[in-house]
Formats: sequence, structure tokens, C-alpha cells
Amino acid sequence: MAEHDPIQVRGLNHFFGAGEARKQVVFDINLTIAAGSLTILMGPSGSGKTTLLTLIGALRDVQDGSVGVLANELNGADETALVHLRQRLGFIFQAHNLHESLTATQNVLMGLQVHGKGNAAKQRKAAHHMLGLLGLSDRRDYMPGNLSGGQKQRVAVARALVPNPEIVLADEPTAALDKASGHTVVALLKSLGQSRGTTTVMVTHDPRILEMADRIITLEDGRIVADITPQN
Ligand SMILES: Nc1ncnc2c1ncn2[C@@H]1O[C@H](COP(=O)(O)OP(=O)(O)OP(=O)(O)O)[C@@H](O)[C@H]1O
Repeated sequence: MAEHDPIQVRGLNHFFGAGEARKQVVFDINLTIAAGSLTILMGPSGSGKTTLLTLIGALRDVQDGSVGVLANELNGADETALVHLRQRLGFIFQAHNLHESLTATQNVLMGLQVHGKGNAAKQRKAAHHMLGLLGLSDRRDYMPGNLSGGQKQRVAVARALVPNPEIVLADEPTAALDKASGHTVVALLKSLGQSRGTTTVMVTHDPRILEMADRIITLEDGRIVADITPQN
């Protein structure tokens, strides 16, 4: 598997349920995603976007086909390999799951402490820097209960990005954000793609950010029905 394409999906099928209730929700997906790119997954509700994203993120077992992520084959991979791989990924999901008893900075630090990266002073500096990039410098000592929904979402984004993940997987990361904040988040992901080679795959219904994507993939009934690169 070539190291330079961080995500390589081949002949991927996925099913939910068992027996009579067994239902196929992903059909023969083939997809190669380039390093440093920002890809948007769109499509109607129930089209399989979240299922595909969680399969790529090693958050559910690959049943049939091949999912290659950062040169790891996920089909048949053991749990130790999956745990190790997940530490190289950043997840931004809608339910932001901030710790209510920790400040914004402490929540962001949780993203680093899992990885044990750097000493405490360096970690704090990195957390403050990332909160600053997301426009939250004046909120860094606030508890989540005193932040708006959009501010909480940006803290969750900071927590996902601060350990410098190689791939960011995001499920509707701008849904709770106003236009300016949504733009800030996506512009940051795009600039990390350019400066660090971070690869982002994002599920979104948000038409405001489509123009910022390198690639837009549309799913319908578990199949890719369109795959475009807007600049061309
Ligand atoms: N845990 C599950 N058990 C059974 N069926 C599921 C499960 N998760 C998802 N599905 C079904 O799989 C299909 C794809 O769901 P998925 O969540 O991937 O779609 P989606 O495109 O992300 O939708 P949305 O935009 O509403 O989030 C849907 O028909 C859904 O009902």
C-alpha cells in the first residue's frame, strides 16, 4: 500500500443487522484520498456518510473489502493496531463531549495527554495557541457551561487538532457554528493541509463551505454518485 495516499478504500461493502433484518448500507466503495487534501462527503440523510467515515476512522469493523489508512489495512487488523492507528487520527463529531468540570484549556489538553506529547508547559502553550487560532483566546479559562454551542464546538475542534493528527475525520463540524466561525474552522483545516499535510475528510450539509473543498464526493443509497474537484 503506497504511503503517500493516506486513505485507500477498495470494494467496501457494509451491512447492519442480522438475519432477516440484515441490510446493506454501503455498496462497493472505491476511493483514494490524497495527502493534505480537504474532502467533503455529502448526500441525503441515510446515504452512508457517517458509516463510511467511521469505517475509515477504525471506529467500526470492516466486514467486506479493504480500507487502508496510513498504510494499515483495517480489515482483519487486531485491536492493538487499531488503537495505535486511532491515536494518529483527529475526530470531530457533533456531540462535542467536553468535560463539564474542566476549562476550555484543560479540555484541549486532554487531546494531548492521551498522546503524552511534550512537557506540561509546552502542552499548555500548544493548547493556548490552538484556542487562539480558533478565536477563543479570551475564553480559554471558561468552563463549557459558560460557553455557547458554537464556542464548545470550536473547543472540540481545538482538542482534535492540537496533537497534530495526520488525518482529521469530521462529522458536520460547522453545523453549530455561525458563518464566520464555520469559515474559521474550515480555513484552519485547509491551512493545516497545506502546512503539515493533514488530510481532512468532512461530512457536511453546509453549502457555505463547499467552495473551500479540494474534492466533493456525493453518496446516495450507499454508493458514490458524484466525485468532483471544484477547482477544475
Ligand atoms: N447502528 C446501526 N444499526 C442499523 N442501521 C444503521 C446503524 N447506523 C446506521 N444505520 C443505517 O445505515 C444507513 C446509513 O446511515 P448513516 O448514518 O451512515 O447515513 P448518513 O448519510 O450519515 O445520514 P445522516 O446525514 O442522517 O447522518 C441508514 O439507513 C441508517 O438507518
